[in-house]
Amino acid sequence: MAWRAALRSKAVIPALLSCSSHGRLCASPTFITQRNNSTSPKIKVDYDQTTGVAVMHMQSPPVNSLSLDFLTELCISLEKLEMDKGCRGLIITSNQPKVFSAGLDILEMYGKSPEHCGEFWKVVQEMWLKLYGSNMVTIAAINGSSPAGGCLLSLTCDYRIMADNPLYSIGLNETQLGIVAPFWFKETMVNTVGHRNTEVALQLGLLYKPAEALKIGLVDQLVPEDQVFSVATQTMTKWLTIPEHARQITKSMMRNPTIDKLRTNREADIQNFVSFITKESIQKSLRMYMEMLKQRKA
Ligand SMILES: CCCCCCCCC/C=C/C(=O)SCCNC(=O)CCNC(=O)[C@H](O)C(C)(C)COP(=O)(O)OP(=O)(O)OC[C@H]1O[C@@H](n2cnc3c(N)ncnc32)[C@H](O)[C@@H]1OP(=O)(O)O
Repeated sequence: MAWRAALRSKAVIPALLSCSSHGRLCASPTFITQRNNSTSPKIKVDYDQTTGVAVMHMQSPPVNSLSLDFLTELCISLEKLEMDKGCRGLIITSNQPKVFSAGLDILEMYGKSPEHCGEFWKVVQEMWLKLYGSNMVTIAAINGSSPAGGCLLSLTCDYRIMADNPLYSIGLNETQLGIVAPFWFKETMVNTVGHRNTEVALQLGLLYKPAEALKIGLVDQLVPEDQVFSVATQTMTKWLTIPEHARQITKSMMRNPTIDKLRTNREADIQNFVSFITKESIQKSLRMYMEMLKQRKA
């Protein structure tokens, strides 16, 4: 709860950012493990000051679903890293077996009040705005399945490396839940794989096996599972050789038109989400989907 309050209150963020757990403020060690607090270790950030590369490990069992608390923690971690001029690269990966992220936490959207849904959506937007617009080089080390919001999370990164394991899948499967990927999910996908691939993928709610995902450009590289992280690190080293300012301006030029659309329509987008998700028919679809997940398990 404290994290939610912290994120809502802009006045609190600078105070959090100056806390001594942040790598930049620690004088001697070059390798720092940053936890946001002892009660909510959903994200662990290892920041190596010598390389300027941070690794964000998602560690929220069982499937790294993107809950309000998880996303709030993620946003605060990102804010801290972004403020640190020495931190130039970020690798995002999962500590959970077989899953990168199961996407938005369905329980945050089912049976909840409009106020809760609005609060949740605001932090989903915030995560996307921060990551898609990040000045850092961002690499997704996708070491498991990554449906819906998990796919979006990886799409916000500059480069995606996925484990070559046919048991895993990735994609924006929202329509399979009876819900609709909002325009900024859609545009992030279009910006990555093009209009036609997105049109088919989103209407059918396709989840792609790694080889198919590589074929349409949804991921950039497949590697054996045990090499995902080492290849991500090597790739980061290459990206960091490019002159910083030129790369950042280029990134902004590519992404700002999409970012600006959400920035200027944030409130309307929240209202749109709340009125959509609280509809009885949509709630019914979510319930049926959750039941399906449980039956599949049984
Ligand atoms: C107009 C426009 C307006 C706006 C319109 C609205 C826009 C909304 C956009 C929505 C974006 C989303 O991301 S919606 C979320 C979409 N996500 C998904 O479809 C993923 C569903 N999950 C899976 O496929 C699988 O769980 C998978 C991730 C592959 C892992 O499989 P496993 O076999 O390892 O694990 P499971 O046994 O299935 O799951 C373990 C437990 O986690 C739960 N679980 C799994 N995914 C979960 C999730 N996303 N949220 C909550 N709980 C989840 C399961 O129910 C189980 O609970 P127990 O049985 O209790 O243990």
